[in-house]
Amino acid sequence: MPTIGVDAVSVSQGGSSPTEQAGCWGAEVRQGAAQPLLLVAAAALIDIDGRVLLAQRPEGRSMAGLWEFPGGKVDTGETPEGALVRELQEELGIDTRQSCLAPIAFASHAYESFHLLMPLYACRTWRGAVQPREGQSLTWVRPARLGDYEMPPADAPLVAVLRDLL
Ligand SMILES: Nc1nc2c([nH]c(=O)n2[C@@H]2O[C@H](COP(=O)(O)OP(=O)(O)OP(=O)(O)O)[C@@H](O)[C@H]2O)c(=O)[nH]1
Repeated sequence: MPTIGVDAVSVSQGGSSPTEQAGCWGAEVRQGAAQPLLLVAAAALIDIDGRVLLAQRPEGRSMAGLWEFPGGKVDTGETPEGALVRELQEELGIDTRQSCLAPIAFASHAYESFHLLMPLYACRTWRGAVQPREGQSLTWVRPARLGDYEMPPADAPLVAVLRDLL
């Protein structure tokens, strides 16, 4: 049986093929030491019409004005799912359960001062009416229109996944 040696592998990885001149290869921008890891759990709340809830980051916070998926930092001693159930109650006044959260994607993004790791869960079942409990603006968006909303850079791959999935 033929074997693939180290030389063969390095030839295929070392050259500058047309596929390496674009796409993921060209997009690699941030090098160097990793920043502290920040774990954030986020939810794509999906209503009966298949629309996704976005929240606008209020004035005075980092990235104010950008639209994001509801959620927040996972505190010490919390699971991502537990943190998300808590955040959805605090931010939107709704109750959901860990068993109603289906993991669909994650963001891994290098910001200037931290590296964000953010699992995204789909959630279609909750109790209560969604309310902006923290002064944020809320909007329900059809997946095809998510691109119309300016979101944090970490969210771009998540939007693509949601468009494909929903
Ligand atoms: N909830 C949420 N956070 C996101 C998204 N995308 C993204 O980059 N983040 C970042 O993840 C962090 C979320 O933490 P948080 O919601 O508890 O942040 P915060 O406003 O309380 O604190 P901060 O003002 O220090 O950032 C923020 O730095 C936020 O910018 C997203 O879609 N949803």
